[in-house]
Amino acid sequence: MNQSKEQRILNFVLQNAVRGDPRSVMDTIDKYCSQKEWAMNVGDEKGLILDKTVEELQPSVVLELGTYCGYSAVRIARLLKAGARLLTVEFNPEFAAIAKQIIEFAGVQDKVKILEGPSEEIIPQLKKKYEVDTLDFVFLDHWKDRYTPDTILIQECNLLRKGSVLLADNIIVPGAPEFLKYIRNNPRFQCTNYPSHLEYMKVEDAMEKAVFLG
Ligand SMILES: O=C(c1ccccc1)c1ccc(O)c(O)c1[N+](=O)[O-]
Ligand SMILES: [Mg+2]
Repeated sequence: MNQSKEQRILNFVLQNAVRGDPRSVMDTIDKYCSQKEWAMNVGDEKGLILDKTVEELQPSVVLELGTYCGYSAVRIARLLKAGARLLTVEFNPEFAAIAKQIIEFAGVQDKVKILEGPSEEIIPQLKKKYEVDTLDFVFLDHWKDRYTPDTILIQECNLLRKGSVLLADNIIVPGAPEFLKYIRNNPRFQCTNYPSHLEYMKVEDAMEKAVFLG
């Protein structure tokens, strides 16, 4: 049966990256997706914005919405301090299976837990089932029409604390206009825009950071 693009990405990592080396895994995925087949990883340029956000925040508990192949999970997990953890939510079981293998190959599996299912079902389970008190950092990179309802749901579940940071990918392409309107008009968030480019393309994109003010 024909392989999926995500399976081809995994194979390229297994054959070309260095096991246990997150940087090597990231660079190998970026090389494949810039030279062979485009894929919706956050990529190297926007990845630097993600890195800086994680490094500044030094979060203990991170939620990622939209695991895909695990590129950003590897990117985030490699920067987490001892004892910190990343919970990453993926709706698509094929993507989740690929991500599991890439995260394990990179050697960051002890910091990462993949939660398979719809974000709207998983978010209300975080406190009781996954022993989350509050989230220090949330990376939104899943279906763009879920950004707003899931941000509202996260607040309804009392998962944010004063200083919690949201970072949303793809503000311009594919775009999240409803989310941008919601978050920029919400007095409980302090927003900052980070212009960048769509991964592996000369197309303008941006990320939006929103700090919860309590
Ligand atoms: O929605 C798409 C998309 C739409 C159409 C075709 C391919 C991808 C997309 C594009 C770039 C992203 O960085 C990203 O996170 C996504 N996504 O699905 O979450
Ligand atoms: Mg994205």
